[in-house]
Amino acid sequence: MPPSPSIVQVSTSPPQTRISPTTQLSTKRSHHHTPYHTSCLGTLKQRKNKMQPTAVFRLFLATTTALLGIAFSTSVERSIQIMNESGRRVEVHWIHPQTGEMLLQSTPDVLAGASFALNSYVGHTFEVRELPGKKTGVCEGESQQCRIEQFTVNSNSDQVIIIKEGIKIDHTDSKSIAAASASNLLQSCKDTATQRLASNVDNAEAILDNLADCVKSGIAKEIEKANEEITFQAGVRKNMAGLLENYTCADEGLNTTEPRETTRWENRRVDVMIDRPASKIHVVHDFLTEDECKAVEEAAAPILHDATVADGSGGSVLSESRKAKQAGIKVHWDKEADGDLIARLSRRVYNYVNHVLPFDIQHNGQEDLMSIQYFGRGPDDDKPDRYMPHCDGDCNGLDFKPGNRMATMVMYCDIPTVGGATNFRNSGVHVKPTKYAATFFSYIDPVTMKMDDGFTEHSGCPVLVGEKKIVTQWVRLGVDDENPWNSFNTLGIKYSDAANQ
Ligand SMILES: O=C(O)CCC(=O)C(=O)O
Ligand SMILES: [Fe+2]
Repeated sequence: MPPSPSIVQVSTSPPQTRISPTTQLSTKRSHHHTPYHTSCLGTLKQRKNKMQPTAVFRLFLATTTALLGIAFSTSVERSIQIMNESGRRVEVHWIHPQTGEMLLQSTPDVLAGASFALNSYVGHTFEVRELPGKKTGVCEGESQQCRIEQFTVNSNSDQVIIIKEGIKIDHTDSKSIAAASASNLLQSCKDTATQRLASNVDNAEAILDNLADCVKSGIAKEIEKANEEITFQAGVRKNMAGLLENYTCADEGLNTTEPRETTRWENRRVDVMIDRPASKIHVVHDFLTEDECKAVEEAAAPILHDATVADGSGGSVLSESRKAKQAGIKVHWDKEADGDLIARLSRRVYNYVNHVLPFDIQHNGQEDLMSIQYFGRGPDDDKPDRYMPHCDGDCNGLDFKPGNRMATMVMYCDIPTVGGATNFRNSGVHVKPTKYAATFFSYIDPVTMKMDDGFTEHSGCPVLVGEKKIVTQWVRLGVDDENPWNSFNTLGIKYSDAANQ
C-alpha cells in the first residue's frame, strides 16, 4: 500500500506570510503544470508524421523509460504547499492510486486565503473541489456546478500549488521558476541580437560577443541576487538559533531530534541527522563498550585538570566558555595486538571516519583521545560545567587548511541525569546522550575541500545533576608521523615554515 500523505500544518493566515520571495515571484506568472506523461505523448504525436519508423520507436522507448521512471519514483517524498487564492472554499482530496478512492486531506475544507502544507510523494495526484457558498448554497461554476481540478506532485523541490480564481491551478516549483527565468533572460538577449542582426550595423562576431556578454551579465546578476538571499536567510537562521540555544539546552523534555535516515555500520544502528556534502552529523549507537570507557577513565584519573581553550597566540587559557575537566589519553599502538582497550577504541574511531569520508585517515600524527568530564552541582548552579557553542575546526565555508581538524567523534560513557545534551543549534539537531553511543560529525566537503559553514557548530549543554563523561577524538587531515598535529598552526601552516616567513 503506498504511503499516504500527511498534513503538517494548517494555517488561516494570509498567504503572503507563508511564502518565500521566490514563490511570491511565481504567483505573478500563470503557468499551468502539465503532468509529464501528457507532454511526452504530445511530443511523440507532433513528431510522428515527420519521423522515420526507427526514430519513432526510439522516441517511444525513451518516453516509456521516462514514464517507468515516474512510476517507480512514487515513494520519493516531497512536501508541498497548497494555497487557496480562489476566493472560494475548497476541499483537497488525495486520489488513492490503486483504488481511485478519494481521501480528504483538508480538515475539512480550506478557507479562502488559507494555506496548508502536505507531506506527499512524487506521482501522487490530488483533487481540488470547490464547495458551495455558505449563504448561497451553490457553486460558481457553469450552471452553478462545483468546479474540480487535479494536480500531481512532481519530483521538483519547493512545490507550491496555488488555487487561483475559477479554481484554476497554478503549480510552481523551484526548477520551473529557474527554467522560466533562464528562458526570459535568453529571450531578451536574443531579441537584442536579432535587432542588431536586422540593422546590419555589426558583424556576426560582434553580435555573438554581445549575446554572450548579455547572457553572462544576466546570469551573474541572478547568482548575485540568489547569494544575497542565501546570506540574508542564513543570518536570520543563525540569529534565531543563537536565541534558541538557551531554551533548547534548558528543555529537559526535549528528546533527540528525529533522524532523517537510519542505517547500519558493523552491526550498530546509525541515525543520520544531517547529510550534506560539507556537514554530516550521525549518532552511532553502542559505539563503545563499558570496559573501553573504564580504561579511558582510569587513564584520565591521575592527569585530569581544568579544561582550557586556545588563547589565540599559541597558548591556552581557562575560560567560562569551556567549563569541564579534561585529560589527553595517549594510545599505545604497540599494545593493540595484545587487545589494548584504548587502542581498540581508537581503531574503531578511524574505521568509522574512513567509512564516511574518502581520506583513508591513519592514526599517525593525530591528536590524543580526550577525556572530558562535566560535574553537575545542582539545578541552581549559575556557572555550571558546559561547553559553549563552538566549531571544532573551521566552519566558515572557506577552503580547508592542511593539518587542521575536519571531523569529530564524541563518545558518551557516563550520562548526567539533568542537562548535558550535545546541541547543534544551526542545524536544529539536539542529541540527548545515551550511554555508549557516539555523535560523529564532519565539517569538510571531500570533493570541493571547502569547510562547513556553521551547520556543525555545537555545544555541550550545561550539566546540572549527575556527571557527564565523554571521550572525544578530533580528527585531522594532512598529518602523519613527520607532520604531527602540533606542527601546524590554525592557518594550516607548519610552524617550521611559518618561522621562515
Ligand atoms: O560535551 C559535548 O557534548 C560536546 C563536546 C565537544 O564539543 C567536543 O568535545 O568538542
Ligand atoms: Fe566540540
